[in-house]
Amino acid sequence: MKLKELLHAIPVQQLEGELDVDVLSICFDSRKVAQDSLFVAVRGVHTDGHLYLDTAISQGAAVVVVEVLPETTDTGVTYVLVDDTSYVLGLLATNFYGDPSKDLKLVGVTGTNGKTTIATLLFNLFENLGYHVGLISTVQNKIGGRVLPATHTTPDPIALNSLLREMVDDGCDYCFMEVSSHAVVQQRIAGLRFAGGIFTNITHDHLDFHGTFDNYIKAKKKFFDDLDRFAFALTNADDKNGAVMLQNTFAHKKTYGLKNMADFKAKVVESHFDGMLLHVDGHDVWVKLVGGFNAYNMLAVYGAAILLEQETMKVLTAMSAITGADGRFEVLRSKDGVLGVVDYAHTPDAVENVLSTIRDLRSGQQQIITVLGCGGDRDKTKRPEMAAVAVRLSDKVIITSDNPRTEDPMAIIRDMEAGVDAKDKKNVFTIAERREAIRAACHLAQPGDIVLVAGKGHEKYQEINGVRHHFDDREVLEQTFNEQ
Ligand SMILES: CC(=O)N[C@H]1[C@@H](OP(=O)(O)OP(=O)(O)OC[C@H]2O[C@@H](n3ccc(=O)[nH]c3=O)[C@H](O)[C@@H]2O)O[C@H](CO)[C@@H](O)[C@@H]1O[C@H](C)C(=O)N[C@@H](C)C(=O)N[C@H](CCC(=O)O)C(=O)O
Ligand SMILES: Nc1ncnc2c1ncn2[C@@H]1O[C@H](COP(=O)(O)OP(=O)(O)OP(=O)(O)O)[C@@H](O)[C@H]1O
Ligand SMILES: N[C@H](CCC[C@H](N)C(=O)O)C(=O)O
Ligand SMILES: [Mg+2]
Repeated sequence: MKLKELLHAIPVQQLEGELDVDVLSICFDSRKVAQDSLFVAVRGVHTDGHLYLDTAISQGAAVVVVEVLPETTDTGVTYVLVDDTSYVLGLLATNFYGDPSKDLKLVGVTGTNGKTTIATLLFNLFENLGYHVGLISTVQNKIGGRVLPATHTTPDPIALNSLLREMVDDGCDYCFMEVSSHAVVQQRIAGLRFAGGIFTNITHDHLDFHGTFDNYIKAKKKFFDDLDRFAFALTNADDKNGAVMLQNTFAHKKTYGLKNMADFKAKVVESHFDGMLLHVDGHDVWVKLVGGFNAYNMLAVYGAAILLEQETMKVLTAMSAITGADGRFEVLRSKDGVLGVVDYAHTPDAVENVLSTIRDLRSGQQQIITVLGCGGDRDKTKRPEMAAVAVRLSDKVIITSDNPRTEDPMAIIRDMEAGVDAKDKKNVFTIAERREAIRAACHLAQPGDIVLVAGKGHEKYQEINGVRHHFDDREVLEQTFNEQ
């Protein structure tokens, strides 16, 4: 592609060098630069892409996009000076891939919890309605039936636009994607055209990255601020910050809720371990998901489908048929009647929701035994809170490791233990080895008891010091149940 075409609608401050240049690829990592690449220097958390200009040029970059021009420039290279390279990277990626988001209906889901669930349910619902659909999520990306591995909740702008291009070329009518707060702040979605945005909720997470809760709110809100007047913005009327999200949006505002007044209303009529009966907009509908929080997710899905002009009865029928994402409230049963639940709860709010759901569903005084760890290199302040809520709502808790990443597992465990009151310590055990922790929970359980294994859900690995070792909570639980 010619550089001139690539720079269409890009706010360029200054250009030094040739404009009539062919660009064969774009990248923001000097290690991936090839002959005739365009390299965008981005400032990151650990380092600054501007430090790698020489490497990029020596590897063949024909164009470099920068926020600061170097003191000496190379004559064979074109320098493009811009204000914000992260933002411009998003625009360049949409131009390079032919602006794919304008050729399908793209709906983004943001919020602390529920993004994967809602995006996956919408993907399944629209496939059920007969459309060709794309999905971009934490668990996996999909183009119809084709599964592509996911590395992030929201990919970088190049991966994202390349994926959207493939979806358009494959004939997708819709794409449902997760929009993480990291993605908003890092401008991974700059330049995309959304047909709609959905807000789930906002509670404690990622304060390591955003610094304050206020900044975290602002990051989520920016997604809605940037929607255009043709899009819809669907928010949770029962969330304290639901209205704030839509304060400055140009989009068409709509709400959903179980408690407060809303455009889309629902009520949970009956709850069981294998599903619940919902009353949605005047109709009864049986869904295969469990828990009040999933009633919100289902209602958001219903609202979005109606805003995307689908027929009510067809939507309700499809809602009964679909399942959610892997590793979310997955129920397993042992031969002697112990119930295992694997769930991706990795925030205090999610742990509280899952445990409250289990407490509401148990028929008698069965014990609830929770196995829980917290991720390393992530928000440290959520650790004691997650432990405290697990202890408050369980009969016994086994504190263990999640993905320690580069941290010492015992240091993470100590942060969690700080949230446990002295009076509760007798019901709290520490077993750092996750496999052993799950096995111990199963051995402590009597027939009828419930073992909740929280935090890793669908993940098939445990990340320790940069290495991902095979680990699957469901597999370990199943193996242990089979041995008993
Ligand atoms: C904290 C965070 O979001 N980090 C992301 C960020 O990396 P970074 O800021 O550390 O980048 P950096 O290492 O400082 O490098 C700065 C720049 O220099 C460039 N560079 C660097 C070295 C070199 O030799 N040459 C070079 O050009 C890099 O390519 C980069 O452009 O930019 C990278 C490229 O896009 C991401 O892969 C990386 O995600 C890391 C792996 C990550 O773990 N991110 C998590 C926290 C994340 O994004 N999570 C969210 C939400 C999770 C959820 O709740 O669902 C997600 O959307 O997945
Ligand atoms: N609407 C909701 N409100 C509160 N908690 C929820 C909701 N939906 C799901 N959860 C809980 O949060 C966990 C994660 O759900 P899900 O994967 O859908 O969220 P996510 O927003 O995609 O998370 P991530 O930020 O990791 O991508 C679930 O396993 C469940 O425990
Ligand atoms: N997307 C979330 C997932 C957390 C999952 C948990 N297992 C952990 O590793 O902390 C994050 O990167 O913060
Ligand atoms: Mg997710």
